[in-house]
Amino acid sequence: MIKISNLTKSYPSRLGPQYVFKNLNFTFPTENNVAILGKNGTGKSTLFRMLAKSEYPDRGSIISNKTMSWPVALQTGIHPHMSGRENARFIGRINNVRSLTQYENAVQEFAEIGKQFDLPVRNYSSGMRAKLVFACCMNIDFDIYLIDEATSVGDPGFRKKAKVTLKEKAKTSGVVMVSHELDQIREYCTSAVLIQKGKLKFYEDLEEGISAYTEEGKK
Ligand SMILES: Nc1ncnc2c1ncn2[C@@H]1O[C@H](COP(=O)(O)OP(=O)(O)OP(=O)(O)O)[C@@H](O)[C@H]1O
Repeated sequence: MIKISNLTKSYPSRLGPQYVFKNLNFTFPTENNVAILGKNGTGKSTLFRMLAKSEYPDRGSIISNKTMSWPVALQTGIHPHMSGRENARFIGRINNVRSLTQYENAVQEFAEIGKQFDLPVRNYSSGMRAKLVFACCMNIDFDIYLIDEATSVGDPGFRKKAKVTLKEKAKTSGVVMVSHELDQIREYCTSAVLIQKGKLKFYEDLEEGISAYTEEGKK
């Protein structure tokens, strides 16, 4: 369970603070794989970043007893001057991975970036970097995986592997996903949270959530 209490989030602007959420209270069920739905600009990514603690609310809290991955497409936490191996080791360490050598090897094998695993990440292509981050994330057992554009990682071969891995994870762990691609959402999620005008509504049944979302789009 993820409990959001009295949460207010705004961004400064020339017109004064722009509020995305004001005094939001919501309990996010984590026993379901949940899609976050909403029109452009309703706050899906903002909520996602706050769940991942890569951004904080102005006031209020998000409390959870679950371990959560970082959003896979957000390549935060990767240090460009360190090699893929050093980054993997660092990520493993801060996520309390038991055997760092085993983890490092698993990441190396999964990421498929060859010898460059031992070279600085700053020289990687964007696809290689994305593959490294994805490999680091999938080789840690989180209770919940925060998934954005994850399955569009890398070349077609890697993408296929990413999809299969994520599907496996979705069977045993929770998934919270942000995507406008309804087909992708249907592949991984069973429920939905719809954001409308700063409020969140939970739909146990994914298709009901998608209907409410698409109906809203017609208005
Ligand atoms: N870093 C930022 N600085 C200022 N305003 C921001 C920032 N990030 C988001 N916003 C604003 O917060 C609101 C919510 O943005 P957010 O990106 O969370 O929406 P979204 O639902 O993910 O949109 P989309 O579907 O278009 O990706 C928007 O009005 C946006 O302009």
